[in-house]
Amino acid sequence: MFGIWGHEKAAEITYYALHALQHRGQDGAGIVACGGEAWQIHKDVGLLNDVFSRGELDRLAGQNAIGQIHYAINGNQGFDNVQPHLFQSQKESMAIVHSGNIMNAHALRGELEASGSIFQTDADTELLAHLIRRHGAVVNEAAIADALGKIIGAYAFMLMTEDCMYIALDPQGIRPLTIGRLQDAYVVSSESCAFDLIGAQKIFEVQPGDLIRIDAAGWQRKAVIPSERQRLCAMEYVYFSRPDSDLQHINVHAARKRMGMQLAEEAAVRADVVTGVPDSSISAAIGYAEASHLPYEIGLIKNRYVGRTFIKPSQELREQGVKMKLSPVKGIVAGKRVVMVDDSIVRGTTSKKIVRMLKEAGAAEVHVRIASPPVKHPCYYGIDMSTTEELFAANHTLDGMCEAIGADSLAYLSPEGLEKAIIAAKKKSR
Ligand SMILES: O=P(O)(O)OC[C@H]1O[C@H](OP(=O)(O)OP(=O)(O)O)[C@H](O)[C@@H]1O
Ligand SMILES: NC(=O)CC[C@H](N)C(=O)O
Ligand SMILES: [Mg+2]
Repeated sequence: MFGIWGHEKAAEITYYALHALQHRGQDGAGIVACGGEAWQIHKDVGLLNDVFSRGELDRLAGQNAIGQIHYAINGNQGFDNVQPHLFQSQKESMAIVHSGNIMNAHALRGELEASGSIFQTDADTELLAHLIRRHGAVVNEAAIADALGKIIGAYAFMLMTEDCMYIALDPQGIRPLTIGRLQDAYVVSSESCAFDLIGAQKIFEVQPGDLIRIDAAGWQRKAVIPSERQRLCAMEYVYFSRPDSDLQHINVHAARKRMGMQLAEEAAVRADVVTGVPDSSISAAIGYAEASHLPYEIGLIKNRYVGRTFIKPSQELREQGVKMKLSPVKGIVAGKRVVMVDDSIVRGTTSKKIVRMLKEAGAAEVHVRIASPPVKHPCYYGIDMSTTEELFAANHTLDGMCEAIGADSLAYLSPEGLEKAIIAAKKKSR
């Protein structure tokens, strides 16, 4: 998600910034802009470029805007759930974008419906608007703080009214959120790579429990929810974020490279070449190759016109996606003992297919090395893996997984190794 306060090209800049955030979702995109009392919104299902044309951007007038790339989780696909959500009313309108997942959404919705609320979407995000409105027609810190106090789960929220923008992060700071400056305007982004694209300077990362207000006078921080120790999602480092982003002053590429180096220490194997699985494991594969003194090769290529597989909303689309996306480079892998480094195995969709591809291309051996620990438990914090049944490592032993993907050996990075790799990268990149 991205927001900008106080720039004459607010919608256009939001569009460029969302481009840099496309990897965070592929199910929809939207921008709402506001100037004075006038609100304009455009959103639809699909990739950002399919949703927006020049004409739509020109129509989104106003000096303030928020936008979102939609990643459908818990099956909430479809137009209605694409953000931003705009709530217009006589006294004060508001637009909301949200990254994360509200775990007590079902219970809260039940209570609100019992007392008269009528919801327009399946999205948990809409709850925030209803909870705030319980306080009256005007949005203020007290109303937001009270609403946030009822929400359990992961949330990075941006909320825009005619007068100001509010930014809130959950007490554990599970999803990343950064504030920066672009000339006289303030900008807010899930990841710092969007700032680099638009030429903005990062000011600070939003802290757990923060509620920040941005308006014509500047920004003000109010810690409204008791914060806990920050627990930024490790999957942000492993898979989700872009390698050129920094999270908590840690460059994502540097962290991933360290994960690969650590993995080489923990799970060495006699081999001829190391290959990554484009895109997300390239950094870890480079680290593995460097630490094990093996050549790094491009043993798999990715069709650049096919998006990410894991974040697709159905298993059928994910299976189809892997086949269309990755192909082995026969000249590189034929007759070789290949170490294939991937960043993660979640459902096993990717590894099941590509080990076979490499073998069919003539690889003598395929050793799979995973630069993060086995995913054995579901996630309720904004990544679409909410059932134990769908998780490969929850339903197989290590040997069982190795056999099911057809590899000659399989090893994962240890949880301690993952932590060490991230923290070591922090020291290095400072
Ligand atoms: O075990 P699975 O359920 O297949 O999930 C894990 C795989 O999915 C992701 O890749 P994805 O294709 O989404 O994106 P990428 O191009 O960024 O690697 C991840 O990088 C793994 O390769
Ligand atoms: N991708 C996400 O972070 C999901 C945001 C929000 N919970 C939704 O369902 O739309
Ligand atoms: Mg991948």
